[in-house]
Amino acid sequence: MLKIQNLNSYYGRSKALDDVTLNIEAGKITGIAGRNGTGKTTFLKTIMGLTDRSDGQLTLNGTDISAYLTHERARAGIAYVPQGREIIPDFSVRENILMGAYADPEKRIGIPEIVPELFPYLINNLDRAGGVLSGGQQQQLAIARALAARPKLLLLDEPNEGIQPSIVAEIEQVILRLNSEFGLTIILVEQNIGFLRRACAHFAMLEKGHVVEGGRIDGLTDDAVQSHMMI
Ligand SMILES: Nc1ncnc2c1ncn2[C@@H]1O[C@H](COP(=O)(O)OP(=O)(O)OP(=O)(O)O)[C@@H](O)[C@H]1O
Repeated sequence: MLKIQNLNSYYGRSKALDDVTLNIEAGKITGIAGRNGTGKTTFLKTIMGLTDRSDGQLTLNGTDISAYLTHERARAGIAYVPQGREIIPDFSVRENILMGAYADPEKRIGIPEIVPELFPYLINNLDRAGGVLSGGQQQQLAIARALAARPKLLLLDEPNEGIQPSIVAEIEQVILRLNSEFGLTIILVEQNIGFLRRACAHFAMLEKGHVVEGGRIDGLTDDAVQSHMMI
């Protein structure tokens, strides 16, 4: 679905992503792991066209999107749920969701059918301000906003970070359903190795912006986790 070839990304003069080549398979979840500051967020931002400068090739379902601007990548079917969620606090739940809909190439400015099914809380609280929601509810909202663009590929950056343990299982369930029931292809940045192993078909381990291990998830050994994730 997404072919990533020799991708580099820079902040000023420093290189944050170094020659990443990866094939993201359609209908599967690919996990991205690695220590803090190793380039996982930069990887997602570079796919979305949100970093200062990058080079290399991105091919989405046969179309070269390397030169596309962020909104063109969104229209091409890529949606991003950023770390920290970036909800607009003064906008209502409804308005936050509808913001995502502007990236739908068919301009369906509405709440997609999948949202009530996955997030009944949001549907029952459409007029509440986004800023008063709990961390877990805001994470639901960030995912709902991304879904309003009707994406084919969803980029999730540490969706369980800073969320109450009791809600983590719910968010994990949503991610699994998005993939298994709704067929979304997902790139998941995740530090929890247990969930990574349960959810993903493939993985890539980053170190200093470079892929140091990767492949099918059953090839993610305890040794690899020890060498590339433990401090
Ligand atoms: N806006 C920025 N300007 C300059 N350098 C940056 C910027 N954002 C990230 N970096 C640097 O790029 C490198 C990769 O950071 P990135 O946030 O992608 O890592 P990460 O693996 O997602 O980390 P974390 O697990 O802490 O979220 C780090 O050295 C970081 O300091």
